Amino acid sequence: MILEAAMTLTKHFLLPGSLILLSFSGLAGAQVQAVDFIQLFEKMSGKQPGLRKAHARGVCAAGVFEPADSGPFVSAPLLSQGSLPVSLRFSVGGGNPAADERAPGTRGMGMQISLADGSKHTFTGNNFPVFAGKDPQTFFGFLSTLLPDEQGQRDPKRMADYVAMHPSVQGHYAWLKSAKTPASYANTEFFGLHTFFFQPKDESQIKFRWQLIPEAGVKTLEAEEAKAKPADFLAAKLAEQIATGEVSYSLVASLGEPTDSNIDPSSPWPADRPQVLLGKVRLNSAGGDSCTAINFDPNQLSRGFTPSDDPVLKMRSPAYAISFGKRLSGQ
Ligand code: HEM
Repeated sequence: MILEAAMTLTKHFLLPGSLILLSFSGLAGAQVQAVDFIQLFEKMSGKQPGLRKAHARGVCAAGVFEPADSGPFVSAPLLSQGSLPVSLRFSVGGGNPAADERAPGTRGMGMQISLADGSKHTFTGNNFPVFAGKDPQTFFGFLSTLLPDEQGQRDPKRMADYVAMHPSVQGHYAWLKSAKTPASYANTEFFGLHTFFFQPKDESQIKFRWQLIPEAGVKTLEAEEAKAKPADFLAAKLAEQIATGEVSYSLVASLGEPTDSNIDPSSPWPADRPQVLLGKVRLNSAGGDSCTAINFDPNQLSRGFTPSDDPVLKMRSPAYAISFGKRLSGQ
């Protein structure tokens, strides 16, 4: 099946007479494209007309961003216009709209802050601190190991073998093996993973990676506790926490050194990098469909901010655009 997927995908790139060596990544020698990811997601989870091709299960939320009033980012329009409205979507990784929320694994958060001039700043992160691969190719190969074989069987050894051969997936794989079920979106930490830049007025550029840290602390469930929950407990839990108490997060930037990678989201920065508070995010509602027509493209940034040349970050815009177009047109 993987070979078949690889053959299908290489058809896009194979010129007559050229030699392309297939490897376990399925695409060695050819650059993986955004459309290949969409096809892979649809292969993994089936076509899900009208839904996100990744992170299909999720819940909308809304709130307010209260910027911090000091620090090196303070001249940014994002931080100098007072409280701003925020639209969010929390999600479970993967393209299955009925994903079991009792299972450990990826949880996501898309957050779009609307500035007074109509511009938007989008933060879209996951609950793991290190990405599965240094570039789109490596990530694609990793995901491909999850496809069933010709007999419809999934073989966990395939993933383990791939990981052994691809060091840049090893940090993520270690996280995956030890991850527990998140107790609530209000108790989950989200990591931006990519490097971004901010240019303050008359000063040198700041290089940073962001994190959204829950004020109520990170909480996970033991397997027995998770088993006792309904398969779709996360939306109700979030709404309950918003109704009965405050749900808020700190949006924090870690400041990078020149030696910290600009382009590799699988390469974590040292834990002791200084952290600066950008602001607090307070939620005031959850549920409904206010986030359905939002594309949480992480490259949509407000004035003063720029994305890095991280090839994974670059791949996200076209992939999200294809998924967005498809789902809004009922495909
Ligand atoms: C090559 C790498 C990646 C590809 C191809 C990819 C692809 C996608 C696609 C197609 C969607 C659905 C978009 C939509 O329909 O609006 C999506 C959603 C999402 N992705 Fe990624 N992604 C990648 C990397 C990442 C990374 C590094 C993160 C975390 C830092 C991430 C976090 C999310 C989240 C949280 C959502 C859900 C957003 C929402 O609720 O609308 N993705 N991704």
